[in-house]
Amino acid sequence: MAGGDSPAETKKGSSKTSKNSKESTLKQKSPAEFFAENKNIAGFDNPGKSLYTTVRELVENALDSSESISELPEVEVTIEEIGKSKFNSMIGLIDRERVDTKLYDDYETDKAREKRLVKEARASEIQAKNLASGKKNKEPGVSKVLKARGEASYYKVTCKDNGKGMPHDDIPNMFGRVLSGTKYGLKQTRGKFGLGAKMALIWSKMSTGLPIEISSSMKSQNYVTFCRLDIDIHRNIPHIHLHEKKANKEKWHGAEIQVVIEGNWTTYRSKILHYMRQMAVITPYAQFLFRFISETPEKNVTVKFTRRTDVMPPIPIETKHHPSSVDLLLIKRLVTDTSKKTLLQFLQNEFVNINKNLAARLIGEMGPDFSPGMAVKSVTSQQMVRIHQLFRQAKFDDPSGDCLSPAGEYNLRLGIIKELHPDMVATHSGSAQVFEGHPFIVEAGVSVGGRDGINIFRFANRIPLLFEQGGDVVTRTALKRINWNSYKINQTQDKIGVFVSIVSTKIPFKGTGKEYIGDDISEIATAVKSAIQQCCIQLKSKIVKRLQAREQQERKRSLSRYIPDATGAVYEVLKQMTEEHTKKRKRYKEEETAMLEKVSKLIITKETLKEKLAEHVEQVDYEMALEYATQSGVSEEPRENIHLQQLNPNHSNFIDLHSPTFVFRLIL
Ligand SMILES: Nc1ncnc2c1ncn2[C@@H]1O[C@H](COP(=O)(O)OP(=O)(O)OP(=O)(O)O)[C@@H](O)[C@H]1O
Repeated sequence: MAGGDSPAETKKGSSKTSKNSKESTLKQKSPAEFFAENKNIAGFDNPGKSLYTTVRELVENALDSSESISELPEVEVTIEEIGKSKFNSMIGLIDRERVDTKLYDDYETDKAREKRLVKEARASEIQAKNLASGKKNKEPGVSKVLKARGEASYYKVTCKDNGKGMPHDDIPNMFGRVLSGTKYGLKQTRGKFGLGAKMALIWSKMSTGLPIEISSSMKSQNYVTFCRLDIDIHRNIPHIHLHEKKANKEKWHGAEIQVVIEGNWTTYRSKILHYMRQMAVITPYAQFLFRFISETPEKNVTVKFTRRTDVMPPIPIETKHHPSSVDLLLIKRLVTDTSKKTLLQFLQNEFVNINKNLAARLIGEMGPDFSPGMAVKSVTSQQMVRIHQLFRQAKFDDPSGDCLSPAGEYNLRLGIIKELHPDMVATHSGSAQVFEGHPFIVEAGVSVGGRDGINIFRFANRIPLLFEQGGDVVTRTALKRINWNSYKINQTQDKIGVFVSIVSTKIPFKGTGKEYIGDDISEIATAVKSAIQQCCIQLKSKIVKRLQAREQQERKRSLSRYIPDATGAVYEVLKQMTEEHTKKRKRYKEEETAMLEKVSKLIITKETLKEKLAEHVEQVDYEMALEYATQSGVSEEPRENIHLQQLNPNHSNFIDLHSPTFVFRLIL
């Protein structure tokens, strides 16, 4: 409560207490205000990071939306740099030249300017010399005039998708009310908090003062909604500038969101591009077009991540709560919201893994105050505590992972090959596990060869995680808990790629920024370790086979290397023996004599010996290779991954047969 007439102030009269009471005046904050003041917890730490987070929030919404209607996603992201003059004209501010130049932070005294110019001249002289003598220059000759403090860079971020679109009337609340969304249910989605898009708007309001613009149309709607709005931070309600319907001549469905924010492309360029690439890796069935439009056209960037497969993972299914995961508040809410009449029906229908029989047994166990037929709405708060206590102690089957939508080994393998071009790759999809009543699935891929060092790629509900690598369960497991040596992989010398994708109805992110999963949940840590190990086991057998093949090649090579020396030595001995034989100094056995005569008649020469020895090495090698091939089964032919576009995309009647390495579509 604000104002001077709070009870605390009126009761106590002394100036000291009145000061204290003023300090402790009760105030309320709206969620929008809270997140505006603590924007770092949602990933809006600074302009650069805010640009990155804005892009990812919009892209993730776009993918959630397309997938929700089983549409192969097509997402276009454009970041357009807006210079100060353009920005000023956008907001109707007239450009103004500096008058009192000394007032500015980047003001340079004449002396400082002179010093800088001398330094720059010297640097370019050195560069010219280096160039003439063929030496490499350290840095291109950019003069280091720093951007003045407070000089902002502005960007217009646009994200267009071919998704579900949004109902006309819901759009203002979806974008103008913090903590409102359609993804609060128990379902695997990229979005969860009902915050991301609003944070982009709050940031735009804080940095440019400009509203957000939304165009949207739902399937078979004959109009496109256009909405321009900002947010009333103090009341946490949308402030609508324009909300209208336009003709939908092109029968478009999807959404296009546009926001103008302060950002920093230079520092976050690589993070944004990495994010897009990794998103393309884990979502190979989507098509992404990313564009950066600079004020200087040479700096423009266009990257198209083409679709690699038409096969989408199954849509995640909304599920019910597992009895072991509910708290007292949730039980109260479920009791209030349920349409079921009796306690028995309530238990049986509002939770997973409680059938009629178990519901009856549970009610029996609750005590004489409870009965199967009692009205669920009559359950008292005290009785809810009893239900909660029993839920925590009773044994229930684990929730199944059927409601989840893992990326699939096929996609993971595709992603790894695309990203790292490794020599070998192994993938593993774990079975569903449970953490606090929520099912989760860990999938992993490990590759050897390709890009340098150990590269770790993390995904949660199919979102790439790029920050806070150090504390993440995947990084820590890969670096500390896998004994790579035991799988014949050298952690320091080999090029290792580790991909781990975790999906769940609830990803236990640290913070709201969706940046990493802590290392403190033993169920997840164990599942991650086991998935990586399973890949390593597969790799080990491949590596061992490859080592054997290499050893064999090595043996052939070293045997061949000694052929000239060996034949030289043998021939020398034979020559001496022949001399002794002709001079009759020594007697030889019959077969030896026959051979020595061949030497003297030049039937056996150094050359023929060499040929025979080479033939022998070849023969031994061939026999060993044959033996190896029979032992190891079919020989490994070099393979190439290709994506075959379907001939007629209009076939709606088909069955997809999945294998970890390919998908076969049977058109009916
Ligand atoms: N491109 C889009 N297409 C369809 N609906 C969208 C789109 N973008 C946002 N929405 C709707 O607006 C709601 C709010 O989006 P917002 O990004 O604020 O939160 P969220 O995605 O639910 O959760 P999170 O904060 O975890 O990202 C979404 O739940 C969704 O219903």
